[in-house]
Amino acid sequence: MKNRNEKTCSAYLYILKIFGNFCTWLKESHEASSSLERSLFKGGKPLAKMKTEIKRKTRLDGTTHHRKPGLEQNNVDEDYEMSNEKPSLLAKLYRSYPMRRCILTFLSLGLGIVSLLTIQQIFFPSSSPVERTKDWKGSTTLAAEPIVKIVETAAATTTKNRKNLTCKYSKYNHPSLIVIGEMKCATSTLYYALNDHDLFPEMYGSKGYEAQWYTWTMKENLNQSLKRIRSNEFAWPNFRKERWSFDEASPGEEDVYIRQRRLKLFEKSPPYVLLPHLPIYLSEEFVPCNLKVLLMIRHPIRRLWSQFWHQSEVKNLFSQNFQNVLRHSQYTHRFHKLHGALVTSSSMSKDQREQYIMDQWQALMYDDKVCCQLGTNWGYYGFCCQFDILVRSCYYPAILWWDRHIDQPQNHFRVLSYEAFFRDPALAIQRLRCWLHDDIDSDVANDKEGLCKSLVGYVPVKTSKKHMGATDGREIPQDTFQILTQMFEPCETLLMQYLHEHPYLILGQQDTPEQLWSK
Ligand SMILES: Nc1ncnc2c1ncn2[C@@H]1O[C@H](COP(=O)(O)OS(=O)(=O)O)[C@@H](OP(=O)(O)O)[C@H]1O
Repeated sequence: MKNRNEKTCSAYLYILKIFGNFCTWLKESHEASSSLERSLFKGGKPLAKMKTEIKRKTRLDGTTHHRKPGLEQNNVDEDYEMSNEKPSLLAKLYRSYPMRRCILTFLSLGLGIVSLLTIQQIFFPSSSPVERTKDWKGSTTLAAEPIVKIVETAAATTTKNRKNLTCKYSKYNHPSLIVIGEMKCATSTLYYALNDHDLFPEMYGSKGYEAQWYTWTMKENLNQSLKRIRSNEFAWPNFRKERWSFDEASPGEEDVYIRQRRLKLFEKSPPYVLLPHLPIYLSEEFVPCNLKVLLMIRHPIRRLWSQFWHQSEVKNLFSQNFQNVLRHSQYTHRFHKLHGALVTSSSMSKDQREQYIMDQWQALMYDDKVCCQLGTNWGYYGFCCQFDILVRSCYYPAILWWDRHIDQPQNHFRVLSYEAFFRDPALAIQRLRCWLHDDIDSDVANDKEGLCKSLVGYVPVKTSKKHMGATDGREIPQDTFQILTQMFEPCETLLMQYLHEHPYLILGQQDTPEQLWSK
């Protein structure tokens, strides 16, 4: 049995053989036609010899021979017969249809180019935009998708225009905070806390508890979405109209209502963290509009355990048990790619390593072809880690990406752990209030200091919705926990290291990175 490469090689050789035969055939017909041409116009003999013969004939006859047209042709045929050269079919064609000459030349050129390209394919295999190795275990790299190029181009354009920006929208008609994730890290509880006007007098959440405005931009395909994004279809005013409702405001008066009450609009949508283009798209808004981004995280294994139950029982996505799901190639494949990238990068310099990890993460986020059936079935495109319980628990690349793409992240980006939130909810809310209100204008009546003062006795309400407590008290088996801990080690080490280097990221800044997961 020939393998695929052998088959491809024999196909190429066959094409080359055909091309060789064609060249020989062309050469022969050219020679035949040249001799025919000589016969036609010079009687198959040198011109001087022909002239001498004519002169000789004239002398013998004593007359000047005026030939009629066509007579030469007869002589030529005679001469041709004498030279024993028979015109080939091609030569005849050639004589009757000179256009054929051009067609044949073009054909041979075309065939030549095709052959050259195939030779190049054999000896210098192309670097196609998407290259994947079959053996994922050995592979640590994932080549960038063309989609990534689009995002980079978008980034280059926005960065160019980023200087001296002013907020395109009314300050009060512009969301002040987006909670970008992560799934199963108590983001819903945080949403309800933020929307509690006793805790956050100005904050005003989007209707429903997840706006998902940018998630749905991914529905058709990323290219299409980016076009729509660039055409401003997803701009804040449209977003506000679609996802915020104000019962007390009369129709058409919403803007005035928001401005008068100095409302700070916010929303939470956990899939946003998986959209690498989002901070790039929002890049003109972080500083001028004081847009803030909050990411909630949780102990990686407890988070993925919760997501497993969420997807098994709430979404009915898994019919298998936890171990089988972990073994399922759809998840291990991705995770190994990410894990491989983290391990490989350890030998690189800091800058190189960070760039490499961001490239790999970005490619993974847009790689909808490797193992993204679930995502695509659900109508997502180019956003394929939505149901990936493992990859979503490796926070380091995502934090690195967002931190690097948010303007002035010291002011506009924070991370809050689930554990820190529940360890001391009042303290977490106080820190959040203080951070969110650090831009309050001097003429605003709100008491900034008061908002930053300690808040006693706040207890987060646990909502009754099933998906908000999917594990339902079930504990992860100890041996599985240990295996997973080992798997997540490189990611965790890099995360801790990064948080040490960028202490502003931890909300409140008083906690050390090691305290993130302590209950
Ligand atoms: N008040 C309170 N106390 C303790 N635990 C709480 C609380 N509120 C939410 N949770 C837990 O947070 C998990 C749900 O997170 P999310 O709201 O982010 O889920 S979702 O992504 O919106 O589906 C989910 O975790 P699991 O129970 O492990 O599944 C919830 O139980």
